[in-house]
Amino acid sequence: MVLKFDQAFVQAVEHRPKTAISEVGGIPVIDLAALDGGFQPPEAPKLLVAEIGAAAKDWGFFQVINHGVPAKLLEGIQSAAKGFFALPLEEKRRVKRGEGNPLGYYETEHTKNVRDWKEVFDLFVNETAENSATADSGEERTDAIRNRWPDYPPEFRSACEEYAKGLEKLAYQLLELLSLSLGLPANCLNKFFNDHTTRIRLNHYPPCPKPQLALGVGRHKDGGALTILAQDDVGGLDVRRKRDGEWVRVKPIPNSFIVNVGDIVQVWSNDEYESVEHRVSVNSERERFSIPFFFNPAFETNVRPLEELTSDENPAKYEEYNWGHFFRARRASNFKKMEKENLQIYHFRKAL
Ligand SMILES: O=C(O)CCC(=O)C(=O)O
Ligand SMILES: [Fe+2]
Repeated sequence: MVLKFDQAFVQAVEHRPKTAISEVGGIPVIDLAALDGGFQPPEAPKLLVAEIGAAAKDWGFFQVINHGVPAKLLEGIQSAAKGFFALPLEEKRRVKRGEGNPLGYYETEHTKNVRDWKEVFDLFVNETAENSATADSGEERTDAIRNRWPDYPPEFRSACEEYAKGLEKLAYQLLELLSLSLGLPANCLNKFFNDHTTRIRLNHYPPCPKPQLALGVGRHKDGGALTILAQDDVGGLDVRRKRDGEWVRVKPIPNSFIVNVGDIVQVWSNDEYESVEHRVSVNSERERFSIPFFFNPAFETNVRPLEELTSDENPAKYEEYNWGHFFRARRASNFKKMEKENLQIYHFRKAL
């Protein structure tokens, strides 16, 4: 067994999951069939745009069905993830994340200083994005950031790369729909993503002997622009419902993706859309797999409320910050236990 339960996994009493978490009254389900695999910007279905806008505003989360990503891409990466995590620990550690290269296998991540009951594998969709940005900035690096590919399962790399291509297409469609829902031209945000720093994570949550004390991932908000998550049929993702602050479980729907807006969209939209807290509950019987695709802008992107969305009546609520620096600071803080809280967007909130 990779994980052995000890004190490091124990959540403070107020953050432990309740035994029964409701799936009722959960996040909206949005049918993307009307897109038919793509759309010409002026013709984007108005109803769909309105639905997405309402979900982003009221929930920060929604589920999409009929999204056009072929089922075989998802099956391919799911089976690659299963095969990889089933390897002996020594094998997985051959592709272990290190201080210099944050990609690869990792089983000791902490969220808010409590260890998560999970093991992960991280890869970059565009491997060169961070390296070239760093080279341009003249910053010193000892180690290049590279995807680490395990030898087994043999199809692991191709399954991840094909999945990445399929998801990239969906990510741009969602980004364009979100722009439209904010009253902006469809491609208004695309320019930030030319050298995008998108990361795919494979999550494995083994059965946990004390699911009432620990979490698979502690409560957190995603720091990037958009997250598109595939989960299996086990369930465990809990979302904080904005309306009343209650935790609600996201019901697994076969062949769907869960989408949430991250901190960057919150800042771009000047709080019109909110990046919402979520966490993962675990259980003692079944292992769970999930695959988030963190769609993130280019390393050098300076993030601030979009000019088109601010005015004298609605002034910018955030100072500008650099995504690359934010991303690095966050990464360093989940690498080990820290005394201090990690970097959050509210640190850039203006006193208005
Ligand atoms: O496994 C999940 O359902 C969610 C994981 C998550 O929130 C994350 O990795 O940021
Ligand atoms: Fe998350």
